[in-house]
Amino acid sequence: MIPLMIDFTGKKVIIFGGGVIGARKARYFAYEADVLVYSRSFHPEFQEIPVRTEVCNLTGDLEILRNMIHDASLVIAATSDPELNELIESACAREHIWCNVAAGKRGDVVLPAKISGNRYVIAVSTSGSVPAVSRLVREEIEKTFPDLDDLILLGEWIRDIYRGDRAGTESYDTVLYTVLRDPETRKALTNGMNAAREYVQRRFAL
Ligand SMILES: C[C@@]1(CC(=O)O)C2=NC(=C\c3[nH]c(c(CCC(=O)O)c3CC(=O)O)Cc3[nH]c(c(CC(=O)O)c3CCC(=O)O)/C=C3\N/C(=C\2)[C@@H](CCC(=O)O)[C@]3(C)CC(=O)O)/[C@H]1CCC(=O)O
Ligand SMILES: NC(=O)c1ccc[n+]([C@@H]2O[C@H](COP(=O)([O-])OP(=O)(O)OC[C@H]3O[C@@H](n4cnc5c(N)ncnc54)[C@H](O)[C@@H]3O)[C@@H](O)[C@H]2O)c1
Repeated sequence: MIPLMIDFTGKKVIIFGGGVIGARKARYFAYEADVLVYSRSFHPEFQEIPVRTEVCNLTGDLEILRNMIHDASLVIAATSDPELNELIESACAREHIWCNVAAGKRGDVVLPAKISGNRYVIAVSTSGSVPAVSRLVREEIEKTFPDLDDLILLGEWIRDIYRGDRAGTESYDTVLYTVLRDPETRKALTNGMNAAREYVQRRFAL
């Protein structure tokens, strides 16, 4: 499997199944994509998730399914019926639409454990094998990098200095990589961005 970061703005995601899993998947996409959920019942959590919901009883008719999904960029089969999920997956294959299957034969998309900030997104997957391991790795990354947004901001600041005419004696690459790997930078960041900038300026005479 190959990871991709996709901009879902303006793209349609169709979810079949309104249970706990359907709700988790709906929340994953709700704040970027246009999400529509079909199900005969909906978990109470859906009241707090900004997605469209439509009550329907899916019969497993392939032609009806193909009509329902034709304008979607991604489909998620999250009903409690593995056979129905597999039919949804077949309809997607015929329409050339990416499909994630919550239970049943694996589709061609897996949702990763995700960490994101204003300036980054990190995704972890075991290619569907042991999601609990993905969660463990996510939690470890969160502990190791509580300051990623600030580190990125600091990197942007160093780049801007080198784009202007106020550069120190060391090269841009040397300064950037030394600063990012320096534990003192991270310590200074705990006292705020200004403290970190002062530390970098002092160390590299910028
Ligand atoms: C990452 C995360 C994202 C999300 O969904 O939000 C996610 N599962 C998470 C947690 C989690 N899920 C489960 C447990 C209980 C422990 C366990 O059983 O392992 C835990 C751990 C926990 O909750 O602590 C149960 C489980 N999950 C799947 C199955 C079916 C199977 O394995 O066949 C079963 C067994 C059901 C059963 O038989 O009862 C399947 C999938 N779960 C995936 C994603 C995809 C593969 C991801 C990968 O490649 O690693 C995939 C294939 C579906 C997909 O593509 O969406 C999210 C972590 C969020 C976080 O960061 O905390
Ligand atoms: N992918 C994962 O991360 C993961 C984790 C745990 C479990 N699962 C599996 O995912 C599946 C869904 O789990 P859940 O907890 O959300 O189940 P659930 O029973 O809470 O929800 C299933 C939903 O599908 C709907 N549904 C079922 N058949 C339908 C039909 N014919 N027409 C319309 N709607 C229909 C139900 O109304 C319900 O809203 C289960 O098979 C479960 O084992 C997946």
